[in-house]
Amino acid sequence: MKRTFNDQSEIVPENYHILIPEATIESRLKELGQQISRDFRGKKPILIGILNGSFIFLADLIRNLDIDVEVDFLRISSYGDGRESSGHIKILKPLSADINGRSVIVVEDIVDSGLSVQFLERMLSAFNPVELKFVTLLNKPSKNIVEVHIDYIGFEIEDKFVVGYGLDDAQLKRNLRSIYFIE
Ligand SMILES: O=P(O)(O)OC[C@H]1O[C@H](OP(=O)(O)OP(=O)(O)O)[C@H](O)[C@@H]1O
Ligand SMILES: Nc1nc2[nH]cnc2c(=O)[nH]1
Repeated sequence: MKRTFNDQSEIVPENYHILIPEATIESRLKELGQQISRDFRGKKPILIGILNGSFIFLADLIRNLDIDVEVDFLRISSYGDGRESSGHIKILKPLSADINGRSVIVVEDIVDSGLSVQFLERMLSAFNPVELKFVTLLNKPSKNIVEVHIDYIGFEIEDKFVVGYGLDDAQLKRNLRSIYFIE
């Protein structure tokens, strides 16, 4: 275990390396919050957090919005405990809200192959939202194997497996405050 150099100085395994410190995430979220507030003012959008990975990002993002929003969650899984998408996406918890005629913002923690976003786009469009936008904290453009359009991106990152701030290492480490890559 080693102690990293960031504001909170958290203890992480030796093979974890800092990629995005907590303070950088915080200031990017302020910018995203302003942009989304401006684009959705008066529309009362429903933000749909994709579990599990997005729960911390969603919680921090909505506190950077100064507009009325609803929140719902959908749980899908394609990775299990591994580091490559299985390509088989399962719905583990369906949507509760009725999104027919609503402005919808899907909140992802990371876009990797793009298969999850492609699946969500097709699945949610069938419920006839008036608009369907996607926000992701992280995107790995070099790993995208399908073409996806993401409306708001926090950070573009290289092809590295990342953990922390909601993202897991075999279901653990989601509680780290910064984002690390594993080597
Ligand atoms: O672009 P893709 O290759 O589809 O990968 C992105 C998806 O992978 C992760 O979910 P995961 O299945 O690991 O579940 P989790 O959110 O519970 O960790 C992440 O939260 C995205 O939903
Ligand atoms: N934790 C984690 N989950 C992912 N799902 C797709 N890519 C990643 C990644 O880099 N880290």
